[in-house]
Amino acid sequence: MTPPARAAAAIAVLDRILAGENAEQALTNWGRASRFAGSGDRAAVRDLVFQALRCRRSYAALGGAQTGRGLILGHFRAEGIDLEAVFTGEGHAPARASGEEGRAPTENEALDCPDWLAPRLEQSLGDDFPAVMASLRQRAPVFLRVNVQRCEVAEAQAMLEREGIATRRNHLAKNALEVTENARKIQASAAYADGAVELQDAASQAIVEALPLAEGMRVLDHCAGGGGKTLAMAARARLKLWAHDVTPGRMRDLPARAARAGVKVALAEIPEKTAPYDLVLTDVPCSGSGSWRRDPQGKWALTAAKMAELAVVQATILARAAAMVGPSGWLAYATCSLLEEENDGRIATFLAANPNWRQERSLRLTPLDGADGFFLSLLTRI
Ligand SMILES: C[S@@+](CC[C@H](N)C(=O)[O-])C[C@H]1O[C@@H](n2cnc3c(N)ncnc32)[C@H](O)[C@@H]1O
Repeated sequence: MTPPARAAAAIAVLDRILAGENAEQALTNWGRASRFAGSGDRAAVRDLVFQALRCRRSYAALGGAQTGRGLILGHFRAEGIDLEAVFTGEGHAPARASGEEGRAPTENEALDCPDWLAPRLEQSLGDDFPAVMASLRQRAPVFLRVNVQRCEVAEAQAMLEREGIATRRNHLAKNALEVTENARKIQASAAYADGAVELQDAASQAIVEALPLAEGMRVLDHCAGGGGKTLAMAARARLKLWAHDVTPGRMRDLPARAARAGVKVALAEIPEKTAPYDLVLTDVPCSGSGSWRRDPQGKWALTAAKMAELAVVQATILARAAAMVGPSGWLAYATCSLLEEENDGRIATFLAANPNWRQERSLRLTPLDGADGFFLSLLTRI
């Protein structure tokens, strides 16, 4: 496909997303209907679509409309790319652009921040607000976690290098690698198939590294989802490990992933049955604001009503999890949120209602630390 044809494809996919379709689904549907598109074309269209979603507000202003065409026009304007070369109106190319489409973005538009969220994010991030918002407009790095129960970090790097995948170590977690070349080859690589590496954000790894885990501990991952943190915990020490999720279907692949990593995880439908635990991790549902680079649709879909619902879910999970922690055990609360109300604020509310608990330590990471935004609070009984 030519660059103009790729731009036209991205415009069509974005129009479907703006009409309500999920981004991954819209890209899959386009891919199925476009057998002529090679892997390079698919990757290029995907990159254009995701970049346009990350910068939806500013690109819509620059491109003059909240449409696929407006976003792609805005993208090329923001990048200083010659519009005449892409918007040619010839063949499969988008129609020619007039100089009248578009204007300079306002302050919140330029930061790609929804107006209603700006004060909450500003209050949470302080002076870092503009820099964090700017970082969320960029593509996220790809990170791997080396499963050190399978091989050393250097060995994993060598295995990946043999398949053309270049990596470098990352300061946030000791087994984290940032992929610097050929990230798209990872899932087909031998290192991945053998369970030597897992795809996992470095901040997510840092959260698990900060957990006070020790050999033989009974541990519950109460919001396990796909099991990213379950497996990272299993790699840290020989644990008796249970995984639970209110939607068990999300843990569908966990047994196979655990087998590939060479660890044991029991799925717990009713985790109270195997309580008490020495540590319960609650990686709760949240705004996802720390990972908006990877899920840019989430930034625009979030509403104040959704935040209020999440607050109830987070408080309910904390209360249920606390009841399953043994007398000298740990309650670990984590979010991938940048918002104070879901982080320190949620813990302050919990502690006010539960004076027999105290926070031992907490960890707060933002994309300025190099990976996703994350929060961890470690609580014990007094
Ligand atoms: C942030 S995700 C977890 C991600 C996962 N820990 C990982 O590292 O891949 C939050 C998970 O909480 C689950 N969840 C939502 N409400 C819950 C509840 N009341 N009890 C347990 N899990 C819940 C969701 O289904 C979702 O899988």
